[in-house]
Amino acid sequence: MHPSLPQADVMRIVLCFPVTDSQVARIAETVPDAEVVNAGQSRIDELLPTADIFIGHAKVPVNWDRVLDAGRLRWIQSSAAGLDHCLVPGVIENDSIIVSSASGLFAPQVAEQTFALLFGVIRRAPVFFNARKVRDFSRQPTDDLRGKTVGIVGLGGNGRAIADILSPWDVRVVATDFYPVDRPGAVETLWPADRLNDLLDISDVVILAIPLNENTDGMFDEAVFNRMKRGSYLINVARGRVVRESALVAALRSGRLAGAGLDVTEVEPLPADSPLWDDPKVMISPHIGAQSFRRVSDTVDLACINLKRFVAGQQPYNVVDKRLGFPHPADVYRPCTENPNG
Ligand SMILES: NC(=O)c1ccc[n+]([C@@H]2O[C@H](COP(=O)([O-])OP(=O)(O)OC[C@H]3O[C@@H](n4cnc5c(N)ncnc54)[C@H](O)[C@@H]3O)[C@@H](O)[C@H]2O)c1
Ligand SMILES: O=C(O)[C@H](O)CO
Repeated sequence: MHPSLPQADVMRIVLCFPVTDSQVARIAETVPDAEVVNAGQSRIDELLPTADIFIGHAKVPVNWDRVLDAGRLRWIQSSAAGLDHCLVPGVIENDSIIVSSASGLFAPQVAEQTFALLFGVIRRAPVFFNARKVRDFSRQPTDDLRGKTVGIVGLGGNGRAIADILSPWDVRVVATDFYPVDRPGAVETLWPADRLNDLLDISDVVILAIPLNENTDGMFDEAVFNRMKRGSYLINVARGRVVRESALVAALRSGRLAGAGLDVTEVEPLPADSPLWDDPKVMISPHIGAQSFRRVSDTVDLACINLKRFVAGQQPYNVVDKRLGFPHPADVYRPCTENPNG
């Protein structure tokens, strides 16, 4: 038995996201009979095998074999929407472990970041901001968002928030989704995932808001870029590996793409020698789509709501199909329908 393992009848919740002491206390009050340990990144590898419930996102390597051998873990509540950090084969195959995501929890922030990148590349911010350094005041024409067709690939929490924020801008919005149900008013056409080509054929801007999984890894490759409209734009706020970066660089060089806004890259941080850094058609942010001063408290709200459900024998919100890595729309947490303090 692992030396830190407590009495088997005490439920142990191990946290690994940047919570304050008062937020830890709030989680502990939600489940008074449980023991709550804030491992942080420095102790997560050591303490994860002792957890019944893990809440967070380990950014350091975790020995998942040791966690699975300990046989204790029952539930992972990810503090990220993307589950590539914890959906390792052993977790996927283990029927005793459920995994729930933070799907959509950061959607308002991701939508705002999408907008920053979208307007940045369309209005040529990299060129003009660089002009500041070289004291160049020359005026050059820019592109316009107005009148364009925007295709959103993945209409989950983030995709929907992006569609909403786009709606006043005189654009036509189309989308694909794995579950093409419940089309929001801001979206003119919602196709199933296998109709991606229909979206590519008409979109002046393509926005990626899909999870990284075995179906989407490298999905935007040379063939897909060649299918996109000449002079279109790509915005990626999903995961870097959804895009083959060498194909993206080629598409920018050939003029197939007029620009790209990237919050995520194949390797993070983006290596210093990447040609993307110096391309004036590209705007890069360091994976901060979900970052805001509200992120941790919103995550604690979801964790507390889900802990109550779990101890009451109900399924937590956002439980995913572990092979797909995202929840069914019917299982998604909608903050407006739950009182976080209730
Ligand atoms: N840039 C950031 O900081 C940031 C923040 C949050 C999430 N993300 C990434 O964005 C992804 C989406 O986040 P979310 O909160 O909207 O998650 P979500 O689970 O609410 O939505 C994902 C949607 O993608 C759809 N989908 C899956 N495969 C698809 C495919 N092949 N084609 C079309 N649609 C497909 C699903 O049906 C689902 O509706 C996450 O998995 C994560 O990797 C990035
Ligand atoms: O998936 C997410 O929630 C963001 O990318 C932050 O990890």
